[in-house]
Amino acid sequence: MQVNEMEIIPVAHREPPLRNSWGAHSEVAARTIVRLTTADGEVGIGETYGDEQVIAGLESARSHVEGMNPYEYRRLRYNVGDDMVYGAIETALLDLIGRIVGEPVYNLLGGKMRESVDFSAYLFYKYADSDFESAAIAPQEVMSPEAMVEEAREFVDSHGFETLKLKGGVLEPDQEIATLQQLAEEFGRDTPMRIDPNGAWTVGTATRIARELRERDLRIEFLEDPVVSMNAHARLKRNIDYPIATNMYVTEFDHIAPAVTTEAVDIILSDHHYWGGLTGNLRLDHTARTFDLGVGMHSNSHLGVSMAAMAHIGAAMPTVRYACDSHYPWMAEDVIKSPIEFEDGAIAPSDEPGLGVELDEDALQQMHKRYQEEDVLAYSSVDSMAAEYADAMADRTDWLPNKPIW
Ligand SMILES: O=C([O-])C(=O)C[C@H](O)[C@@H](O)C(=O)[O-]
Repeated sequence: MQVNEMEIIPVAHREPPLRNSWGAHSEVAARTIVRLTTADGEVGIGETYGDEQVIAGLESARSHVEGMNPYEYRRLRYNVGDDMVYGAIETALLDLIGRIVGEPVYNLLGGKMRESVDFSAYLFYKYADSDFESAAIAPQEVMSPEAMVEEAREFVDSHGFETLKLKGGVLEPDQEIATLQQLAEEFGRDTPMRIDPNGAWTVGTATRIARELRERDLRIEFLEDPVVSMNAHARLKRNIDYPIATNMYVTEFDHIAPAVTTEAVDIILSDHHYWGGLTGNLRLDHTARTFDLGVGMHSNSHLGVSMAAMAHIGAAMPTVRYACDSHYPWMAEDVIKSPIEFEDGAIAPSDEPGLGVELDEDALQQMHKRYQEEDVLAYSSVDSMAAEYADAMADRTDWLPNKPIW
């Protein structure tokens, strides 16, 4: 058994202008689909980021992949140094092996620890979609607490989410506290919530916010990346009693030792795209348990192949204690034949062999063509941010050049 061909297929997908502390997502963004084919015509697929470096990394891994025995992926891990490149190929290899042996990927990872994986409603402030008609959800502008409550209502009613994640670092911190307050009033004070300003607050601001949230008695599960570095999180943790989660400062195994010794974080947000694939995530889960750290799951804009992989690994990791993140509800188009549905805010991994999803060849080719024809950003643009804050930045010398620090 050997892999004969590795196809690297960059695709451009449309997405809404979601806001974060750097700017707004560009309305066309890139992902990469990896398709492996064996001499017998068996196929395995994976999905990853669409950055040029990832594509170049995949290209340079080609000589290790074409001709390899798909079962020997551990050796590949050492031949391909980059975790993100390896992760995409490993996902495709596990899909391939699953199809060959007739087992779902979760069984190749040691079996399910849970029948389905809970996801949170991933709420973004956003600009109005220019493609209002075909938007998947909430096409209108959402730049106030009231508008956010409407967006959250649409999310919860259409997908059944029970946990709310608010992407913060966009409005003034007091406005974001007001948003959490209004969400709690709308959905009940017991609704688990998190806020993630992607490091846009100072330790002082984050301390004040944490105290205020406590006084308001909101059910905040954790603060996610509230401040700007590992050390800043360690300082913040001396002031507050909320757990801190991160997907920004602990993103590889080498970061775990400093995170533990400085006591900077409580929860690592895993991601099979950059923690060395699905098996890398199992290693992360084990390591986190060793240090009594919690595990959740981070997301970035992604399509259905990644959604399927997230459901398999989310079901197989013993330690996942928190509802996982996914941008999938925001995506108005996909490369797979039958888009995956959330049921009561959760996704059960497919019991079909492999990941259990099939590429829609027409959609794939159309999105690939768009990638070739349009000037596609890998993921998000900071332009709108710089313009929006230009005046304020002139007065605030403590702001980063393209990002506010409140
Ligand atoms: O928590 C997260 O999902 C992230 O920090 C990564 C994403 O890139 C998020 O910031 C986004 O999509 O704007």
